[in-house]
Amino acid sequence: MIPFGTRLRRAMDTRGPLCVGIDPHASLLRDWGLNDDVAGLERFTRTTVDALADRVAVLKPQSAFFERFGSRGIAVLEKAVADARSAGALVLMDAKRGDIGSTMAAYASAFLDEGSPLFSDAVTLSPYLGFGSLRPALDAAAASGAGVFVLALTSNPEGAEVQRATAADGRSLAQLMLDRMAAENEGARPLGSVGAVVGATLGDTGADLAINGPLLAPGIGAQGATPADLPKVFGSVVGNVVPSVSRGVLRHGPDAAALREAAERFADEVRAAVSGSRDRDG
Ligand SMILES: O=c1ccn([C@@H]2O[C@H](COP(=O)(O)O)[C@@H](O)[C@H]2O)c(=O)[nH]1
Repeated sequence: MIPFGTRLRRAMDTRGPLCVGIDPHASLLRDWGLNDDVAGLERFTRTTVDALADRVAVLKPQSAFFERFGSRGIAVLEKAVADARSAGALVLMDAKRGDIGSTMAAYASAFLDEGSPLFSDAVTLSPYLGFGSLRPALDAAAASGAGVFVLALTSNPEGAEVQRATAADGRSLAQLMLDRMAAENEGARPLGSVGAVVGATLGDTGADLAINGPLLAPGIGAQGATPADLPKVFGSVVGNVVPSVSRGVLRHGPDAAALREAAERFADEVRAAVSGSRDRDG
């Protein structure tokens, strides 16, 4: 079993680091000429997976947009996960789960047990019930070769009031979480399987992001960040960044070629930003 961090590094090296989010907003369904119903959801999701799963490193379905259709929406999500994985993309389930440990074990079983219909290569988690409450998910991920991405500094402006608050020892809560992630990833090569979520919208965070794990950077496109912002946010660890775009790509659908071109444009901009910062830093 190859750990998620190793598989992700390989995918980033061969396909480029871009993650495209599958976020079937009602407004996007309408723009694509689809109804805001399960048939529209199914068509939107299938088109996106067919267009992109054979080329981008990571596809990130946003669970909320599927959950809103109940069990039939979840069935669409299950098929998307299976189809995307069999076309070679890593699937990051954006579910942002976090709960007391005993309930966390059930979430871990849903997303990180290989036998589960929603088994994904990785899942997003919220650590704000305490990093330790994530232990069942960390253990389940390690057992199945999957990964987790833990919220640290989110792309939305409201996140700061919690994440920048000062813990008892003087660190910010976000830094406390990042340090716990670094401890989980200690010694892992080439990359640990415990990633952090750090918004591309944030500018210089002042945080130590050297967690020896991947850094998911949402906020590019519709939220206003661009690939050119990445070096400022991530500095010397920009090579571990998985930049994530949802609406910025999806608004070009439903034409598959246009979706691919949009993803390719973002990928080119990311390459230029990352290699430019390497040239500058030597
Ligand atoms: O800090 C975070 C964490 C997660 N997200 C999610 O990423 C996408 C962003 O969509 P865009 O259309 O590219 O704005 C969405 O699913 C969010 O829930 C985030 O934006 N920020």
